[in-house]
Amino acid sequence: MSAADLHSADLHTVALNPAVDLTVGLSQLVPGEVARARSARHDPGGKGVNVASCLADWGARVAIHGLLGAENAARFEKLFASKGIADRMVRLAEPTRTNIKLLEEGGRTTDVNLPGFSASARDLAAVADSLADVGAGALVAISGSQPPGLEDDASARLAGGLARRGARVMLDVSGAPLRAALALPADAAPFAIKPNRHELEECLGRPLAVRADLVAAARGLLDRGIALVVVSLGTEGAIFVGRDAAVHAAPVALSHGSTVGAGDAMVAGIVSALAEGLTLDRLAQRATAFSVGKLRNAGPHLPERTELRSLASAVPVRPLSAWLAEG
Ligand SMILES: O=P(O)(O)OC[C@H]1O[C@](O)(CO)[C@@H](O)[C@@H]1O
Repeated sequence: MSAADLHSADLHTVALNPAVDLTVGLSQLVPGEVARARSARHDPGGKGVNVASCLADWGARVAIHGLLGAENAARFEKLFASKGIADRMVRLAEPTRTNIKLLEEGGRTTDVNLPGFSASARDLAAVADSLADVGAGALVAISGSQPPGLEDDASARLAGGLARRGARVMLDVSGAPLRAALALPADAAPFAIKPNRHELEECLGRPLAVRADLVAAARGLLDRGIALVVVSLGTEGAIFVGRDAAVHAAPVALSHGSTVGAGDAMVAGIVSALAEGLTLDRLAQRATAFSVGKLRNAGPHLPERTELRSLASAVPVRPLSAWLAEG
């Protein structure tokens, strides 16, 4: 594979609040009781870092932007150097947060995500500067929470600026930052979003209990200028709703690894598929394969391309109308 397969698209990710992921292996987590860890590992993480790492594993040339604590940057810098990721992150004096992942035998994971370093409007402006030369033809994934100190619309502002310069933005944020992004005018709207069911319900302020509700909500978002709405449904797969086509992808056999980062791998799959101009069917297969492939590896890493390709070809995809009719 060469980066040329990606139609020489310019790929970028943005991580405003990266994290060192401390994964603690336990036989069972019982709240309120002392737990004895069986293992512990530290990985550079955070959504934008994971997306960049998965894209690089696929063979894409990618640059990462955002904020990073200078004090414990070494783990991240090592990852970027080993995968050829261009490091355009702005350094802050405070360390990057450590998020705790309690992984029980059988794969159930409990996440304890910390707030992160505090950041200022000036720091956000520095990130915007690092993106100033990114415009038409570029694909930019902006993912994850925002650190304390930034306004709720920080990610939306970055996304809006990029969209107005002609970049396609894949936005994977939740809560107030997602609401701010959905309030952007159509010419500044993200190209794609990927909430899960809960994030979409929270953002729209209503339950989406049945399939028809989910599909209606996703279609409603297209009216706001978004071209592709992906709603991930965990073990039920995901729906991919575009302006001209809509499909459901079912998950292939799951393994027992930690689910941490599976959504980020899916975002990387979507971005790589957009860069390569895949059809919606193939995009849905690619996204699902990346997400399932990630479960097989600890840390922000994907399996080999041949394995990903064979996983993708096994992903059942059908028109959304068929999935709806069955529900
Ligand atoms: O930015 P958030 O929402 O706090 O999530 C960060 C966590 O999510 C992950 O990126 C997995 O999606 C972890 O690597 C990280 O600890």
